[in-house]
Amino acid sequence: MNSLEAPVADDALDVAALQHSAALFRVLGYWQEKGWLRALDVALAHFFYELEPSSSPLLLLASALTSHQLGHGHVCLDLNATLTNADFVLALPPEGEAKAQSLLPSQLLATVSLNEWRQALALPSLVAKGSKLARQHTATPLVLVGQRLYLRRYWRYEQTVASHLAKRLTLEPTLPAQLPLLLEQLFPEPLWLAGLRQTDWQKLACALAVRGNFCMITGGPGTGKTTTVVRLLALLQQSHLEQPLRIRLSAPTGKAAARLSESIAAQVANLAVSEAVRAVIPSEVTTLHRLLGSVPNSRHFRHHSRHLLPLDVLVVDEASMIDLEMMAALLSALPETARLILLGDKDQLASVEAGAVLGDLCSDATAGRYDPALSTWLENVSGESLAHPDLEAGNPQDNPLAQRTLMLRHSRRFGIHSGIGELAQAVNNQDSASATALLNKTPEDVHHIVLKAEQDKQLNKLLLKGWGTAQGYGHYLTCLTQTRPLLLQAKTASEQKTWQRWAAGVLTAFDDFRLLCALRKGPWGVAGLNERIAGLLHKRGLLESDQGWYEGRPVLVSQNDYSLGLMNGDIGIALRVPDETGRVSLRVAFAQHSDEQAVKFILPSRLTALETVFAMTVHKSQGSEFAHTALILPDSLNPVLTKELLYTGITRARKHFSLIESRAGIFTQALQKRVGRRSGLLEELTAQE
Ligand SMILES: Nc1ncnc2c1ncn2[C@@H]1O[C@H](COP(=O)(O)OP(=O)(O)OP(=O)(O)O)[C@@H](O)[C@H]1O
Repeated sequence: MNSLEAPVADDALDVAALQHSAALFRVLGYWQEKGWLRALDVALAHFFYELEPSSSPLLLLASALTSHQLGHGHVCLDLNATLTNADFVLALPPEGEAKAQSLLPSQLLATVSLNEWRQALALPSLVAKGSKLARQHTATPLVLVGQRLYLRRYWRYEQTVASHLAKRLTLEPTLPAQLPLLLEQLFPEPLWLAGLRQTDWQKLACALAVRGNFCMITGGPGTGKTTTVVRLLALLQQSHLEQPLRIRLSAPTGKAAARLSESIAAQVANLAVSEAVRAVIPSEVTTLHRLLGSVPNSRHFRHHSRHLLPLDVLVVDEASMIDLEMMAALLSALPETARLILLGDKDQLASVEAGAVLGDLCSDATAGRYDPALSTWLENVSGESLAHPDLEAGNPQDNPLAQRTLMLRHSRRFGIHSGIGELAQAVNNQDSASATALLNKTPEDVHHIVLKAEQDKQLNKLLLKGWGTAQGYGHYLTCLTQTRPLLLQAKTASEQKTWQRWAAGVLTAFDDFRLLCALRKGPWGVAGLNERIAGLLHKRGLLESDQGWYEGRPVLVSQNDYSLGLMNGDIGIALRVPDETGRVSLRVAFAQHSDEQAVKFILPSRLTALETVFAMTVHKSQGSEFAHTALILPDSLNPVLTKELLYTGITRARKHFSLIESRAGIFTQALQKRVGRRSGLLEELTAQE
């Protein structure tokens, strides 16, 4: 009798689940019914059971949980961490669910030891133990490395990233002649801030970046990542004017690509170099998917290890949004000799997909951990001092990536008196005393409200009108009506241009304010707040309806659509526009990434995957900025509420930030929590050496 047929007591939702597979599947089924596990997670355990009926319930449980963890961004299941604090590590019960009625993972695993779990995984047909065996026996669907259990595909991605990076760390390109002189030309003035001579980290970053064909430049908003990379590209091209380097610029999303493109073009125009150098610095930025050449309806790309990208230098901005699978694809498609420069803010939330690659790779960035010989070289070549209280000495054996990482430490966007800058820093340091003191001081650019009830009028007021010069959603709708062209048709090119300019203006005005939330569900999640905002604007006569399609409805594209030229994350607004014959209909206006003024109009019926986007999650807002950003926090703690989420939300604000607490104290509670993404990338990287 196999264990699926074993007798099971009716109340089998208990620890007996680890004795019989049938009982375990009842627990998994129950968790799936409650929305704790995805159908996919449970199906995987069933699949393994079919493949190998002798699989122990602990193995089947581990496989379902590994898949569940992937859905939460973890590359692997960390057995030890799961045994220590199962409900926290697995984020169960999930978002918004108060008290659990059913068996918790922690209760199920209460009596299991690490040794027992590892032994249960000793089934060579399903699990390869250790990377070496996994490379020899390529048929096992699971790989156990130490206490980390992987689905083979993700183990392979991690191996790919680790081995490519390890190789890159050993290659040292020849340095340009006269490096100190070139640096001097690009950074002619010593850096003075607030009356003090400060270390110019940008100059140091340029010096560090030319030393190898892999480098990471991390820094908060406005610390000069783009400025630095433009100067670095100028420096590299200056020594290759005979045969200019083939440089490509890229970013994970269309929005981030458009922002970088704009910012690079402005920086290149102001660069103090010859016209010849300026001419060979591109400003066109493509998304990573486009760069690699997505093959529709597949995970594959046209460029890969046997069809490498034709380039010498690749710059990738907003690298914190790159997940492990994309990083593996990117590194595989990159010629070994090409330089890879990653720019990003290591403190931001990682991508929704599995892996927190930049965060993992930049784990030494704050402390520097440079080899003393490298520190001396950097100081000599740049004339800048590396004396800083946060910096500690390191060495290439223990801190290989640190030798290729530089953190920019002065924000130009948020000056020393910026409340937004100070709040972001306090949150990043998990310093709740400073954050609270700052909120109590009510700085000019930060607004803080604590709601008294769900229907608190303060919130409606903020959503409609903003505060001071900070806008609310009334602003773009006013712009929509007040600037609408008086034309009745769009026949001639010039008439079409007029409608496009109007739509571009409305889209820009919409970016002046955005409400960000932590959650998707519940009254404080995206769905509930979108309904509330649409209802509010409709009631005030600013929208003609709050249901279905109506003029002014902002929408977020949630899937790439190559036929329409739309990318996941693109935002459009439904507008009433005439066609060539003068017939007026609702069309959704999207900004063309290539041109600020150009807008494309798409019929709503052609759009398939989309959602209304007055409010959006902090995750989806990555790579975007809004003049006024408001962040609303739910009334109870939940695993997504972390300091990384707060930091990412706050740093989306360009000029004004509003913090809305639906319960007093939730902000400081969230600030104490951190994202802990499970991966073995750093361990694998050191193991490669
Ligand atoms: N060395 C510098 N000298 C003068 N201005 C600078 C310098 N570095 C940065 N800035 C200015 O500070 C602002 C922010 O710089 P930049 O866009 O390079 O930062 P970033 O880190 O790429 O920003 P973001 O976080 O928005 O991507 C820009 O207006 C830029 O011109």
